[in-house]
Amino acid sequence: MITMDDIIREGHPTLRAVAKEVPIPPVAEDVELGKEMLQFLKNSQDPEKAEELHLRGGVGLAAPQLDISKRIIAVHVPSIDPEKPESGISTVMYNPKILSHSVQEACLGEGEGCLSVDREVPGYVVRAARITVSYFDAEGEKHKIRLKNYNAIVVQHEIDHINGIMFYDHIDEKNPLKLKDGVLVID
Ligand SMILES: Cc1nc(NNC(=O)[C@H](CC2CCCC2)CN(O)CO)c(F)c(N2CCN3CCOC[C@@H]3C2)n1
Ligand code: NI
Repeated sequence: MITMDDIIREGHPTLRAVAKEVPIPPVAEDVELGKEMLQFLKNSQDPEKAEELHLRGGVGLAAPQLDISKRIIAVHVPSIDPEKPESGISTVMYNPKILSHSVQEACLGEGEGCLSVDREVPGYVVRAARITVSYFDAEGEKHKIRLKNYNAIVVQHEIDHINGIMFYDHIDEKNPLKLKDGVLVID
């Protein structure tokens, strides 16, 4: 079972490496890893389990954060609107790839954090508001999905990790809270 002890922290070189593609269909080891990554996220969002296992809350996780330099990410974003259960996303993506993205940009109003970063880094992380992502699932099936707003932000944060990019790389140091016109602020 994955716990915080398995998550490497900033300064560890694996967080800055470009991760390798995995064979498709994913081998048993990579399927198991994906399941454990998704379970970690679910545990981290369960008050009892998070408390018991001392987990920080997470909606996404990338294999490099476990010192595994493979292009595997997991996302577990609960739907904010109970009427629209499909508005959440819960899946493991193998070799995810952003095929296209909107010109329109967006950011989380509260900025971003990272389970591999043990400090607050204030500032807006401006990303594409909508993305089209292709990925393979645990069975090796290819998917092509369009994501927007919160789901799009989370997946971009995770895909950044498999490319060695940290969220604060996107923050304007001179003026972290500067917002260009037209950037959608997501709360
Ligand atoms: C936005 C948010 N970021 C949380 N943490 N950071 C993370 O997930 C990092 C990845 C996210 C940082 C910004 C975009 C992606 C982890 N990362 O570093 C992976 O690369 C949260 F925990 C969280 N939520 C809201 C939903 N809530 C449902 C109930 O349970 C608690 C949960 C808390 N929202
Ligand atoms: Ni992160």
